[in-house]
Amino acid sequence: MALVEIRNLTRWFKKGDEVITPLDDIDLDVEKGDFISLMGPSGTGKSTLLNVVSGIDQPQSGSVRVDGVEITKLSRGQLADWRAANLGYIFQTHNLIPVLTAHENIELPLLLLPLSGADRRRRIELAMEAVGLTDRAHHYPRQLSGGQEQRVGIARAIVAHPKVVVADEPTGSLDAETSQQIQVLLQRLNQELEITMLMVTHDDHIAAIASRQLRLDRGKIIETGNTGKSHFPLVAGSR
Ligand SMILES: Nc1ncnc2c1ncn2[C@@H]1O[C@H](COP(=O)(O)OP(=O)(O)OP(=O)(O)O)[C@@H](O)[C@H]1O
Repeated sequence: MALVEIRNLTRWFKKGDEVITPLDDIDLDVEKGDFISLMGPSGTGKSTLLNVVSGIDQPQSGSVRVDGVEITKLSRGQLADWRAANLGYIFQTHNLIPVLTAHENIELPLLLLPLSGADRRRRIELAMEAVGLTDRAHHYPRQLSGGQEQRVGIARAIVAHPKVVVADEPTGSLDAETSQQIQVLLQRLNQELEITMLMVTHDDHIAAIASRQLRLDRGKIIETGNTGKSHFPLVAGSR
């Protein structure tokens, strides 16, 4: 059984008199440890797919099963609990809370889980180490560079040890060099920590680091590449 099993998924929206169907009877299996990139023209439904997989949005029909749990059947409250324990979300503009330090921002998802203070601290330290930011724990977002802020956003997404991490254009607002560093980080998290990732991007270069490349167009998913493992060369000293 795949970690994520999407079957006959359909999501449509009404726009005035018109009905648009960004996801039209889609099937997709995501295996544990996959790093998937999802590309496609603007407005085709990539974010919609991430939102449905995250349980933020509900499809009209079809099913999304994550590690055996049929999330489309969960109530709002059950979904909130499920999301806190199982799903990490990396945003394009990291969405950090300005009045909280890096450490406190990363802690947020853990406050929804039954963990002791000591367990929380341990997990935050591990996540900060994984993204290479241990020396910035007590800095506020305004004291961090764009790349460091995104690292905090990534640490927050992985801190609860989720089964799946979804990323919506994680390098979309970064310059080329910082974007490259974040690409290396995402690939390392996938390869070394076996974090399963589903990432939307408009950038061919970042799409190429994924182990599977998908394209969404006119409601359908097409697999355009599958190397079996992510293959971006890890650059020494780039962590
Ligand atoms: N809540 C909503 N209500 C109505 N229409 C919506 C809603 N959410 C998305 N849509 C429409 O569904 C289509 C797909 O949107 P979505 O944001 O998923 O596309 P996308 O591929 O992520 O686009 P982009 O690459 O520009 O971010 C668009 O036409 C959008 O306007």
